[in-house]
Amino acid sequence: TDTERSSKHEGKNRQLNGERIVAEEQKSRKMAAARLAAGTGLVKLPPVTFVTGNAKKLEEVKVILGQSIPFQSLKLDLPELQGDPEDIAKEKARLAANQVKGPVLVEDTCLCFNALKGLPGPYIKWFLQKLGHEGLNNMLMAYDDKSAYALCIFSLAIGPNFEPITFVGKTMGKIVPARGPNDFGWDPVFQPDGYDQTYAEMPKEEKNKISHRSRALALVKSHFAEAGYVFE
Ligand SMILES: O=c1[nH]c(=O)c2ncn([C@@H]3O[C@H](COP(=O)(O)OP(=O)(O)OP(=O)(O)O)[C@@H](O)[C@H]3O)c2[nH]1
Ligand SMILES: [Mg+2]
Repeated sequence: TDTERSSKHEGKNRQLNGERIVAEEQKSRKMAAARLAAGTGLVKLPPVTFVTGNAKKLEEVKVILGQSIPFQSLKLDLPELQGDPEDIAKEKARLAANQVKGPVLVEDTCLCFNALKGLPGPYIKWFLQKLGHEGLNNMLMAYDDKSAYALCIFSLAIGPNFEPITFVGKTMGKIVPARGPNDFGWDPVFQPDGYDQTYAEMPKEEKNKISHRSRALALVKSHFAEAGYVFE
């Protein structure tokens, strides 16, 4: 039956962390859309502020979004909650919306090693900072499985009093000894599936076609297209 099929489907989602995040994120997106629709009718928004302390992220976001959403940026390294990647992104969005007092977009990036059950995940920034590319490879020395995935979770809060909603992008790959220019984080040690180049070796346009960030931003763009927000 459909119920059996869907409960089987749900069971599988629970096993796969990335997929579970995607499902929850769809639910919370629906809730927020309903809230807006039930509101006062026309909602006029100031441009969305993308808040990040990371210049490289901003560079990619600018290129990928182009003119699709009216946005500006604010350089702030917000404190981050520990825990579930989706909750980290939402909490970041709440903090950002309270500071900006308007619509904000934030992003949290995770690099997850399958052999380590998804770690370092959201803590990759600190692992990379302390251990470097070689250390990240050494962490996997005890395992045959070098597979990994990059997760990007954008969170949008329409304002300080709105529940943040999230958009998840995932790219599968593996951890390899560093290759390519060293100008963005762990790009040199991540080789996406189906490619023989690392993110760092790929031309930017090529990375942006398949990256965790561009996949999450594709969902952000369709949300904006569907929600019909009106900007000031
Ligand atoms: O090689 C990379 N390719 C990428 O596509 C990418 N995206 C993020 N990162 C790095 O992964 C950590 C995430 O931590 P993070 O999400 O908290 O970011 P952040 O603290 O730098 O900025 P933000 O939190 O102010 O937005 C930080 O070390 C980032 O430099 C990347 N490295
Ligand atoms: Mg951060």
